[in-house]
Amino acid sequence: MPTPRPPVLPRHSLQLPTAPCRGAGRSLRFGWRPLSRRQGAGGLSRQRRCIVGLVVRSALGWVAGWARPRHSLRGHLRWAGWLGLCSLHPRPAPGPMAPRPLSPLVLALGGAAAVLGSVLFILWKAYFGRGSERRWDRGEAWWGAEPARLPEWDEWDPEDEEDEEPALEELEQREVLVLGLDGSGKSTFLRVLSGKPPLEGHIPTWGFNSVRLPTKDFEVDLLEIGGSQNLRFYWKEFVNEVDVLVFMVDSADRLRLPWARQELHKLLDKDPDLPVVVVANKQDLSEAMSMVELQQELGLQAIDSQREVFLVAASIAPAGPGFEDPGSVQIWKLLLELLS
Ligand SMILES: Nc1nc2c(ncn2[C@@H]2O[C@H](COP(=O)(O)OP(=O)(O)OP(=O)(O)O)[C@@H](O)[C@H]2O)c(=O)[nH]1
Ligand SMILES: [Mg+2]
Repeated sequence: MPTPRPPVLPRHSLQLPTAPCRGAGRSLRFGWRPLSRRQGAGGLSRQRRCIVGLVVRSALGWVAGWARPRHSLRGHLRWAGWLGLCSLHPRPAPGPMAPRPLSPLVLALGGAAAVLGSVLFILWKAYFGRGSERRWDRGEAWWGAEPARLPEWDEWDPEDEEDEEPALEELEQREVLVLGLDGSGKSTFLRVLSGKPPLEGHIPTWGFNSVRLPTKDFEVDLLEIGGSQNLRFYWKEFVNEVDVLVFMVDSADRLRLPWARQELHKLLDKDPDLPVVVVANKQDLSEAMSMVELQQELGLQAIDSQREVFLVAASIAPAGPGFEDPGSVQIWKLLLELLS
């Protein structure tokens, strides 16, 4: 009679461990009755008891992480890992049975339990940690949040506190808006007023440019907004916020004078009371228009007589010599008069 051959297991099927693992002999209690009794006479299989033991111990390890005064994610993982591994540690089987290697499923489940616990911990922290007082020691930072740093003893100098200067009396502010087509000389005007030499060539202002000049009684803020077409849209937004408008014109730019006139009148319509100083710049150039011509071309005579309007000839940055007073001093004096 032929001896019966043991059944051939498929390659990926799991083989139940024959060696009891730690805790397998005891019944696990959940609540009020032992699992072994719930499962009938046979109770849980050994492998399942291993897995349940692993999960339960990992969870207990996780909870044990809270016992530390400064519990952190790493501490939780360490405790969960250690206690979980205790479940996996193979025990020598009593009698002739040899210890068997751990099933990959058990290892995979153990890892999954640790990862799941970590994810839950992270979510918990993200949800409850926001806005509320942290439960852990404030000295331990959470994911790169810088802990508050107190000065070292040797960094502290009591004289530092006495050296603080008393706040200067605040001067009143006056606002001057400097507008005009691109290339008319606005930035050059601001540079000359602040004592800097004019730049070589035209460097367009892509946005704003400002200087603050102190006087005896107040401080004057001069704000230039670039004159390129896309920035002219913003000019009107500032007209009502200032004390004086300086409108710079390139006296030699005949072709674009109608554009300058149009923009100037749009601004005048926006604020009927604003004092205006029109600067006819670049008078040093041979093709520069005369003051009479500019007054007509810019339509200045048609402006409401109630408003203060000034037309001043200037050569803020003359190309050649022969301009001792390029006009910037005269404009500044006029501004101070209007602002006083
Ligand atoms: N000949 C001459 N050139 C001047 C005078 N004033 C300014 N310029 C030149 O005009 C050019 C343009 O000057 P900017 O001050 O940059 O012009 P802007 O009005 O600020 O121009 P945006 O910032 O583009 O609106 C520069 O090359 C200046 O050197 C002047 O009185 N005479
Ligand atoms: Mg400019």
